[in-house]
Amino acid sequence: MLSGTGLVAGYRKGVPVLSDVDIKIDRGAVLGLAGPSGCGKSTLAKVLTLLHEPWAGEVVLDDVVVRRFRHAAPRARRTAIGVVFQQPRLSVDPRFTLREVIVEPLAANGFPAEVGELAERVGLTEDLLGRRPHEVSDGQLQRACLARALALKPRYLVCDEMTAMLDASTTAALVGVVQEEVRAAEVGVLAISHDEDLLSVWADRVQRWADLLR
Ligand SMILES: Nc1ncnc2c1ncn2[C@@H]1O[C@H](COP(=O)(O)OP(=O)(O)OP(=O)(O)O)[C@@H](O)[C@H]1O
Repeated sequence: MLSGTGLVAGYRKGVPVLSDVDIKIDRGAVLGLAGPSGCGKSTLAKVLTLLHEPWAGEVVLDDVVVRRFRHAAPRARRTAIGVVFQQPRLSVDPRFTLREVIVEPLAANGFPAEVGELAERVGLTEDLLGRRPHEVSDGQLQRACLARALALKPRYLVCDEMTAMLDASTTAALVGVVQEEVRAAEVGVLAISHDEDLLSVWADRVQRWADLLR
C-alpha cells in the first residue's frame, strides 16, 4: 500500500495547501480522486510520488516510512512510483525523440534500452518513436509519457489529469493500458481527474477531496 497520513504541505511558509490529508492506494486497484480546481490534488500527487516534501505527516510505501524526498529519496523508492502529468509538453525534454523519452529511465537505471514492447503496449509505431515532441500530437506524446512511467515496472502509478488534454479515443486507449497494468502487475493507481464520468468507469472507488480531510 502507498499511503499518506496527516499530510501537511505547501510552497510558501505558513500557507499550507494540504492540511491533514489522509489517502490510501492499494495494489491492484484504481482509486479515483475528484476535487475542485486549486484544492491541492497535484500537490498531493507530488508528495505521494516523493517529488515534494511534506511539512508534516507520513508517506508510507509498502510498510516503510519515507524519510527522504526528491533527489534524496533512494532510487528504489522513487522508481517504485510512476507518474504521468497533465501536460506532456512540460514533462519531456523537447530535444529528445519519443524513443529517447522512454529510454531515459531505463538507461539511468542500467537496464537495456529496449522499448519495443512498451511502445507497442501504448500504441507507438517505429515512425512515431523517431520523432521529437514538436512533430507529434499531445496524445502521441502522452503515450510516450505513459510508456516512460511504466518502463521501470512501478508498483504504483499516479495519473494526474493524464487524459485532460486528450480526445475520447486516446483517453480510452491510455486508460486501457493502465487497466492492463492493474490487472497483470497489480499496480496500484491514483487517478486524479475533473471528469467524474471518466472516474466512474475507470476507478474501483472514487473519493472526493473533502473525503481526504480529517
Ligand atoms: N510550485 C508552486 N509554487 C507555489 N504555489 C503553488 C505551486 N504549485 C501549486 N501552487 C498553489 O497550490 C495550490 C494548489 O495547487 P494544485 O496544483 O495542487 O491544485 P489542483 O487541485 O491540482 O488544481 P487543478 O485541478 O486546477 O490542477 C494553488 O493555490 C496553487 O496556486
